[in-house]
Amino acid sequence: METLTLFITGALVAVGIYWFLCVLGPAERKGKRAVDLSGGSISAEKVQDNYKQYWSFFRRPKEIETAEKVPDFVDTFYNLVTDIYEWGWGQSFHFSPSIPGKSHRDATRLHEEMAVDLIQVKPGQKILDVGCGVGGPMRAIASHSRANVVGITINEYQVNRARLHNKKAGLDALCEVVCGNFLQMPFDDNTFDGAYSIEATCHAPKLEEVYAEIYRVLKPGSMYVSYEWVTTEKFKAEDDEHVEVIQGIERGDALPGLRAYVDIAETAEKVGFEIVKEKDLAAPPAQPWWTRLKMGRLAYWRNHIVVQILSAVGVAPKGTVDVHEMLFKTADFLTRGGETGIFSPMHMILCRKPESSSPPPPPEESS
Ligand SMILES: C=C(CC[C@@H](C)[C@H]1CC[C@H]2C3=CC[C@H]4[C@H](C)[C@@H](O)CC[C@]4(C)[C@H]3CC[C@]12C)C(C)C
Ligand SMILES: C[S@@+](CC[C@H](N)C(=O)[O-])C[C@H]1O[C@@H](n2cnc3c(N)ncnc32)[C@H](O)[C@@H]1O
Repeated sequence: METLTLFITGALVAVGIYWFLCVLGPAERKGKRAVDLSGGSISAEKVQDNYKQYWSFFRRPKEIETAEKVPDFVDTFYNLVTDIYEWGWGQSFHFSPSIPGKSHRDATRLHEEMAVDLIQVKPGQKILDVGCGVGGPMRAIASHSRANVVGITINEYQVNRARLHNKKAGLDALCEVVCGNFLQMPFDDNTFDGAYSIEATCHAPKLEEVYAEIYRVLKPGSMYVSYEWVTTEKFKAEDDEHVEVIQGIERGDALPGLRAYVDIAETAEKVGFEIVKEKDLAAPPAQPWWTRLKMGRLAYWRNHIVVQILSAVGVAPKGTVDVHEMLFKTADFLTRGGETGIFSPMHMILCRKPESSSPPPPPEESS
């Protein structure tokens, strides 16, 4: 009898541990499991060191002197966070306004479909996803528009994840993924019938450089839409709390300094675009985009325990705990940014490359 009790208890504990580690948590059904958390392309024993280097590089984001090193550190950042993002958020690495009565998944998809509707592309045309992550938006956009989507990301681990997801979704004929720097893209001039970027160009040290590259690869007459991370008109540089929140967002999200909302259209015009529309999609009557972050707090604690256990038993790389802690704190800064209204992750700008376009002026030394 005692042996039977012991056996049943053991079996229940094993099932409980399996459920805690493998079933609970993935943001998407059949999503990333906790036991598969890795450091992306970084080998397990180097994750902690890479995290320390990253954290020290982004100590004072606005004052980064070696801007040319930013893409490498952004690449490191995505090696460190990609699995955690997929596990705890899903395959779309961005925010969207909440929609009453709709799931996060549906709200995310609608926000993505709006981008491709805005650039008015036709089935079969070729469009560019600038900073495509693991391709959540790309797949939604390809299914919705039947356009051919080419995504570019600096992170090779994301390229492999995106290609795998595209194949699994049966969308690999419509979706292609390229590893490269969006500041120097491996595409000819006038290649694409449209382009979009979702919460990605904020990683560029100079917005002018990435906008000029997008302008170059677009065909004349075609459109580009971007959802930009910005500080809003409510941000006051002399308010210490505002500065603390914005610096927290920058450091925990690999941003070489957030831009003010007024800089976006000005930069797009400077590289030659005509501005068709500009709107902060986070502004009322839109519902808060940060409620999903707030609601997740209990899950973050549970995730933190899972990460600590997996790291202690050697399943997850050692530095995963530090990375998870950084994200935990970043979620709080983002929520405060949303609640105070000083920050928006979805300042939308819709632009057109003129039909008869003279080449844009060469980028200036500073921007
Ligand atoms: C556009 C960018 C990324 C935006 C968001 C997708 C991510 C920003 C902060 C991330 C997260 C914070 C807390 C994590 C939590 C502690 C963990 O348990 C599960 C994952 C998180 C929820 C994670 C998910 C992605 C974010 C919301 C930037 C980088 C330009
Ligand atoms: C927050 S993620 C958003 C991904 C995707 N747009 C989405 O919404 O799921 C930012 C993306 O920009 C990419 N990125 C950042 N800097 C880049 C650069 N210099 N060149 C190419 N991609 C870059 C990252 O690798 C990542 O894929």
